[in-house]
Amino acid sequence: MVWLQKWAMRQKGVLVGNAIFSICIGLAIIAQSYAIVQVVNEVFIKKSAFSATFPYIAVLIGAIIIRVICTSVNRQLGVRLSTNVKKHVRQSLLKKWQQDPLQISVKGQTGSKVTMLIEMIDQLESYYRDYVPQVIQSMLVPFILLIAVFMTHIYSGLILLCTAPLIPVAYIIVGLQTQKKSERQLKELTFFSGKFLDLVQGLQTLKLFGQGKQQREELAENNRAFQTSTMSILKVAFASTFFIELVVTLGIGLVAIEIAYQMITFETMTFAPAFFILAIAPEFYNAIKDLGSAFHSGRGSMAAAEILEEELERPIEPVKWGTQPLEQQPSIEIKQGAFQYGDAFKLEQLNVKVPPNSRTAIVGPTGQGKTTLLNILAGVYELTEGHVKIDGKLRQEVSKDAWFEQIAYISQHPYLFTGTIAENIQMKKGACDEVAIQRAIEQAQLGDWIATLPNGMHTAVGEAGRGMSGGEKQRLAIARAFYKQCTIVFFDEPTMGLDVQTEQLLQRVMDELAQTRTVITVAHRLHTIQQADQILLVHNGTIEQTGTHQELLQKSAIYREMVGGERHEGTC
Ligand SMILES: Nc1ncnc2c1ncn2[C@@H]1O[C@H](COP(=O)(O)OP(=O)(O)OP(=O)(O)O)[C@@H](O)[C@H]1O
Repeated sequence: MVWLQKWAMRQKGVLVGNAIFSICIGLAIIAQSYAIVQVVNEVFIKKSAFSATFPYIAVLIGAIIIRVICTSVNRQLGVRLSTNVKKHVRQSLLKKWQQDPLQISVKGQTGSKVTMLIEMIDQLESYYRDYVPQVIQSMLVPFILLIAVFMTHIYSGLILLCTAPLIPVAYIIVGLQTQKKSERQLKELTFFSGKFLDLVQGLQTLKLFGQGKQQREELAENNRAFQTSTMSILKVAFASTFFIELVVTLGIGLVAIEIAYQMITFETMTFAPAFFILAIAPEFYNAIKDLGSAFHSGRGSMAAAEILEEELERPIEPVKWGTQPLEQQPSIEIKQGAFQYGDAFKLEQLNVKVPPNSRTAIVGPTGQGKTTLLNILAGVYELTEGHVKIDGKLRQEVSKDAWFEQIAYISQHPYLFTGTIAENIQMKKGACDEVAIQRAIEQAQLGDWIATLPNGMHTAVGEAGRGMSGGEKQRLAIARAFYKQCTIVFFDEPTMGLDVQTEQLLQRVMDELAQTRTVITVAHRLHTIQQADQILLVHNGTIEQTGTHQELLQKSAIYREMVGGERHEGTC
C-alpha cells in the first residue's frame, strides 16, 4: 500500500487536478439538488407560474453539465495517472534487470519475468485508474455534501455522519478477508503462466518422454486452483455488497423518518430544506459507496504491488566494470574468491590463474560448481569475496565492452535466433561479410553441411534452432567464436547427445580454436581434459586440485575415479 502510494505521490499534478474536479463535482451536486428542490417548490408548493422555474432549470442544466464534464475529466486523469505510473514501474524494472542482464537471464523462469513485466504491471492499472481518483472523490464530495446538510439541518447531518463510517468499515473487513486470498490468487496466476510457457517451450521433450498426459493433468489442476481462489474472492465481494446496500437503505430511512418528525410532529422544518436533505442523502451515500467497487479492483493491484516491490527491492550484485581498455589477449586470475547462491550453494577459496593462449579444463562430479566457476571467470557472476584480475588489472577497472569484445561463450545449449545461418553467425540481422562468415563456417567444419542447404549460409533456421542437430548447433556456436575473432573462448562442453563422429569433429574444431586463443572448458571428455595445460578439479565447494592430467592422476583419488569412469563410459 505504501509502495503504491509512493508511486502515486510522484504524480502530484494529476492528484491536485483530481482534487479540484472532485470539489467541482460536490458543488455541482449541491447546485443540482437545490435547483430540483426549487423547481418542485415553485410549481407544487408556491403554485407559481411555470416561467418562475426557468432560472432554476437553467441552474439544473448547468450543474448537470458541470458534473458530467468533471466526472469525465476525473476518469481521464485516472487513466493518465495509471499510464504514467505503469510506465515508470516498467522502466524501473527494466533498469534493474539491465544492471546485470546476463545474471538475470540465467536466474529464474523466463515466463515469470514476462508475466511480471506485462500482466503484473497491468494489474496496477485498477489501483491508479479507479481507486486513487475515487478515494479523492469519495473523501471530498461527501465532505462538501455533509457541510451543506449540516448548514441546512444539524440532526440530519449527525445521522449521515454516524452511519457513513459503516461503509468504509465494511470495506476494511472485506479487504482484510480478501488480501491473503488475492495474494494467493496472483501467485497462482504467475505460477500458472510460467508453467504454461515452460510447457510450450518443452513440449517436444515432454511428448518424447511420454509426460504429455501427466502435464496436462497438472496444468488442469493449477487451473482449478486458480479458479477456486478467484471464486472465493468473488464470494466475499458479493456478501459485502449486500451489507453496504443495507447500511445505505437504513441511513436514508433514518434521515427520512427524522425529517418527517420535524415536519409533521414538531413543525420545525419546511418543505424545501426537507426535500433538499432527502435529495442530498442518496448522493452522499453513493459517493462513499463508489469507493467500494474501486476498492475491490484496488485490492487486486495490491497483491501485484507486493510482488513487484519485492522484485524491485531485491538486491542484486552486478558485476563491476571500469573503463580501461584491453590491448592484448588478457590473462585471468581469481584471488581468494568466494561465491554464493543465496544460502544454497557456496564456492570458496578460489585461486585460479589462466595465462593467455592456454587451455584450462574445469572438471568435477556433477553439481559441484563447474558451470558456476566458468560463469565467474566469464564475467557473468560477481564474487562475494576476493577479486578477479584481467590482464593484471582488477576487473572493476576493465571496460565491460572491451572484455565482451574479447570473449566467446559456447553454452551446452547454444541459442539460435530466428534468421539465417549467416545472421546467426554474425549475431545481427541484415547485410553480412560473406567471406568472413564462409571462413568461420569452414573453420567450424560446417562447410559440407551448409553446402547441402538450398540457400547455403542464407538458409533460415527456425526459432530456437529448430531443424538443426545438437552437433550442428554446437558447431554453429563455434563458428560464431571464429567469426568474432575473440581471444578467449568459454565452453561448457555438452555432457551427452553427440555421436562419436560429431564429437571427434568438435574436438578437432576446439583444437584449432585453441591454437591462438585461451580456451576455458567445463570438460567431460578425456580428450579435452588430456589436452589441457591445467585442470581445475572442482569438488567440496572449492578448487580441490590444480595440475596437469598426469599430476592429478597422481594427486587425486576422485580424479582417478572420474577418469577411470570416462575410459569405460565415454564421459566423466
Ligand atoms: N541460479 C542458481 N541459483 C541457485 N542455485 C544454483 C543456481 N545455479 C546453479 N545452482 C546450484 O549450484 C550448484 C552448482 O551448479 P553448477 O551448474 O555450477 O554445477 P556443475 O558442476 O556445472 O553441474 P553439472 O556438471 O551437472 O553441469 C548446484 O547445486 C546447483 O543446483
